[in-house]
Amino acid sequence: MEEKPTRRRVVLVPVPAQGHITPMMQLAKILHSKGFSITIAQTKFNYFNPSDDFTDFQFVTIPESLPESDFDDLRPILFLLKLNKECQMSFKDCLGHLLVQQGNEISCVIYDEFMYFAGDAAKEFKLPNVIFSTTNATTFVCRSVFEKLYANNVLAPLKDSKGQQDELVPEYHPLRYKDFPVSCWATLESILELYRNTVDERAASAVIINTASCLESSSISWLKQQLEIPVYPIGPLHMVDSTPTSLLEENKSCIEWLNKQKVNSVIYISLGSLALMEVNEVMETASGLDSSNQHFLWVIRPGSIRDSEWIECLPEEFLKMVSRRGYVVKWAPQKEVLAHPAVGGFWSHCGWNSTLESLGEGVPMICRPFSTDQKVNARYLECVWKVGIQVEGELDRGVVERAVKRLMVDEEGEEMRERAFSLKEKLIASVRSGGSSHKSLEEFVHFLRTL
Ligand SMILES: O=c1ccn([C@@H]2O[C@H](COP(=O)(O)OP(=O)(O)O[C@H]3O[C@H](CO)[C@@H](O)[C@H](O)[C@H]3O)[C@@H](O)[C@H]2O)c(=O)[nH]1
Repeated sequence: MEEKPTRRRVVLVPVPAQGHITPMMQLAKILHSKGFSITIAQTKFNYFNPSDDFTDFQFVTIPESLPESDFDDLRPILFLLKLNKECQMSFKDCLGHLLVQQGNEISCVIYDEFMYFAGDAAKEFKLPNVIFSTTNATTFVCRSVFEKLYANNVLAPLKDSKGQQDELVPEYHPLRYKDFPVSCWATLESILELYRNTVDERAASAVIINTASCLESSSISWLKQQLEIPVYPIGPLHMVDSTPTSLLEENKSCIEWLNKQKVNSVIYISLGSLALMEVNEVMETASGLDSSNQHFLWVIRPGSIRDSEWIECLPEEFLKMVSRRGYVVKWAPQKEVLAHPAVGGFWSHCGWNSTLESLGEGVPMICRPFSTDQKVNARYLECVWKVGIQVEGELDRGVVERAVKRLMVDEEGEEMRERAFSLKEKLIASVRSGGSSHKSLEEFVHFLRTL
């Protein structure tokens, strides 16, 4: 089909959370570099204030009247259900105005899989719409089969507090029931409602996923066969575009601290932008790190310890333990940290961006997932890619110390570092000219130009 002239406009709608905004802005920058004009439509929640890197972009605000506190109070699943209902009408108005303003220049709406109200609005205006998945393909598969498994009572063990949780889900090897992407913050029924809406891909024009076929080829093949629309695995996007997209200020002093440490001697600890810890878990982690005798760089995000602004709720002993071999910051330049030669391991909640950023630098991980896709990622890190150690059950100092030593001191950790290095090479190859993600991205851009 003939390609239309470039500089057509694409409207992108991210979920208002760091882990979703980052890959969406990376995608936007890449599409801009390929000749598209960009409009970003966002709500007031976690508003992305554009730096000079985004001067060519148009930013519009989707009107809604949810209380500011909803984001923290409802937690992700219920918040997203509510946000989608709230924006259903207002985004239609917003898109209608954009169409009048931009004439027929808008070629398509690309929306985060969890902002499905944007897909509905695009359909109403007969605009092509593309789902962007910021999680991995295997989680996408789980969401796609969730309703069927739920209806057939296959997911019943998920309601079980212990019982069959450790058993493998039939046909979803290596996932166990407890690895399925559910959340302790919402009922199975609410999760089902969200997933039903996110995977209504029959009406979408295409799906793009921030993943690479060297990581999960069978899940990608399954999606390509089942969805009956084009599926483009185009990641890891952070290896294609490196424009800063942080909502919080990065404390760069930790790089100077890392500069003074030996190669592969530091474990980096960060739980992303949403996970919460209890005070006792923080104390057990600090104590385990201290007795492991390893150096560590620890991101404690403001508000990430329950009922506390930052670390003021912790006993004095905490500072004593971290001051010996550790360095604590509120927010780090994570990609720079992971690329630093001193960093030999990453203790992570296994958000998909953190997972990709760690694999992209060849850094093996200690996996402590909290919810949804993080559990799938952790399982893959440990059992499929074999570059991670999953820490399960209650967190106590002994468990922390053992996991840190296994990764940072033992031969097992060294072997993981070697495997992680070879995955890094494969990921670099996949985004280079001729690589699978590079080809997928070229195909997707061609697809956009023909719309
Ligand atoms: O000190 C820090 C800590 C984190 N980050 C960045 O913040 C992002 C965090 O993203 P991610 O690791 O994916 O975690 P979450 O913020 O928890 O991301 C949400 O979104 C992801 C993508 O959909 C999902 O995989 C997660 O489960 C979900 O919680 C990454 O790019 C990090 O580089 C920093 O820049 N500095």
